[in-house]
Amino acid sequence: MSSVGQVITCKAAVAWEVNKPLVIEDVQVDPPQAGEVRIKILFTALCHTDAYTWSGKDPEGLFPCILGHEAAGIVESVGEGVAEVQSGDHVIPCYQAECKECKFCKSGKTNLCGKVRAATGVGVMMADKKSRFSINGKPIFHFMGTSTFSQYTVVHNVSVAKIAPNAPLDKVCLLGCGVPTGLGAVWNTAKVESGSIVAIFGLGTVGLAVAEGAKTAGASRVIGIDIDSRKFVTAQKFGVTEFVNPKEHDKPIQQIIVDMTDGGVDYSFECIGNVSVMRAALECCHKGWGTSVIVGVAASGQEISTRPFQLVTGRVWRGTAFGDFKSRSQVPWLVEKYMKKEIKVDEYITHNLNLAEINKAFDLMHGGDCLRCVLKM
Ligand SMILES: NC(=O)C1=CN([C@@H]2O[C@H](COP(=O)(O)OP(=O)(O)OC[C@H]3O[C@@H](n4cnc5c(N)ncnc54)[C@H](O)[C@@H]3O)[C@@H](O)[C@H]2O)C=CC1
Ligand SMILES: N[C@@H](CCC(=O)N[C@@H](CSC=O)C(=O)NCC(=O)O)C(=O)O
Ligand SMILES: [Zn+2]
Ligand SMILES: [Zn+2]
Repeated sequence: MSSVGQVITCKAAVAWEVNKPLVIEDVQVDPPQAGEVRIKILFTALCHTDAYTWSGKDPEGLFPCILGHEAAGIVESVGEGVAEVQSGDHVIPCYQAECKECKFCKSGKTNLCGKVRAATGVGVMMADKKSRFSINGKPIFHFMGTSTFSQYTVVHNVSVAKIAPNAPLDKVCLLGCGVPTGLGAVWNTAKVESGSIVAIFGLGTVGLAVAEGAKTAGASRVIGIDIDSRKFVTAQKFGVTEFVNPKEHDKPIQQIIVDMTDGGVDYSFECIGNVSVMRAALECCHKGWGTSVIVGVAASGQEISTRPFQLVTGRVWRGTAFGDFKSRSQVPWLVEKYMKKEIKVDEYITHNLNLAEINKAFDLMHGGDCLRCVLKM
């Protein structure tokens, strides 16, 4: 029997409370309303931002909720007026929407979209400001407009990228967040030129994708900085040419990098979410032109600081969301690049588990040996 127009009951990992283990529950998923798409999620990866919200540090965190935002699946059904995708299409849900109509989308200056952000920030859908998830009548909040830790999810039509049907969903799910963020931070946000010296703080998936982006942009030196020296072995495969562990030095890390580079780097990237490191990343940039890009997400209440003189003397401080990629337009292009072997994806996948093992997957993520763990739904 067709599920179109019906409530679907399926398995989902529910975050009932801050930091309490996720619970696999039978969740009711309502049919999509006008402008909405219901997706059968086949594979989802875990991103550190899921752990960040689960930890209670996200000012937008709401509980109970269904986390997850790096996934791939197949459209099960669409609501009234949805023309962008249809049942059977292979898709990647996009936490950063792209409506192509709002002030942001039309500005040509940003990949941020204003169409549904107010609703996704408070865990509901735009149409009626309600959730499509419930357990025996109790609503469960959405997360980042994606909620991919569920076998079925409902997203806005402006938050879904249609991709090539032959792309392996167990791999390209990673193109929903971490890998594009790192590549785009280099290609779109910083626009690193050939010959540049680059410093990357934090060599997790995002930092390694920055390294890959820097290598393809022709950077002459890519300096990786991490407090875990084991990271260097893997990082070399992604383009890191030199490694520094701040724990092995007495001087501030910015001074070490400035001394190594005749005055500082051309570009630096903070891929941790630590506001002290953000300062170091800015201050290791070359006077006159060095640009530092904040990629990491810092906890609620945290603030960045530096002497204004750092900016007066020409350093530039910037940030990036999803690597400044326009999601619906450019995620399919990234999938094509992966299919042509022009960008890495498989190399970031260190573990594969099932949805039922999601708590183990989070433990692995905190362990240091894991880049991305892909869950089969
Ligand atoms: N702006 C955006 O659009 C996005 C931001 N993010 C954020 O990017 C950050 C990185 O994500 P992942 O790579 O998945 O995280 P990760 O936890 O895998 O990597 C962080 C790395 O930083 C290292 N590290 C920790 N403290 C350090 C310190 N004080 N100095 C040097 N290295 C240190 C760790 O050893 C680890 O290798 C997170 O904050 C995440 O929330 C993730 C995706 C998109
Ligand atoms: N709710 C969080 C927002 C944290 C944040 O900056 N998120 C990134 C994506 S992180 C992905 O893994 C982002 O793109 N932000 C732009 C946006 O529109 O949310 C908080 O308030 O800290
Ligand atoms: Zn993410
Ligand atoms: Zn828009």
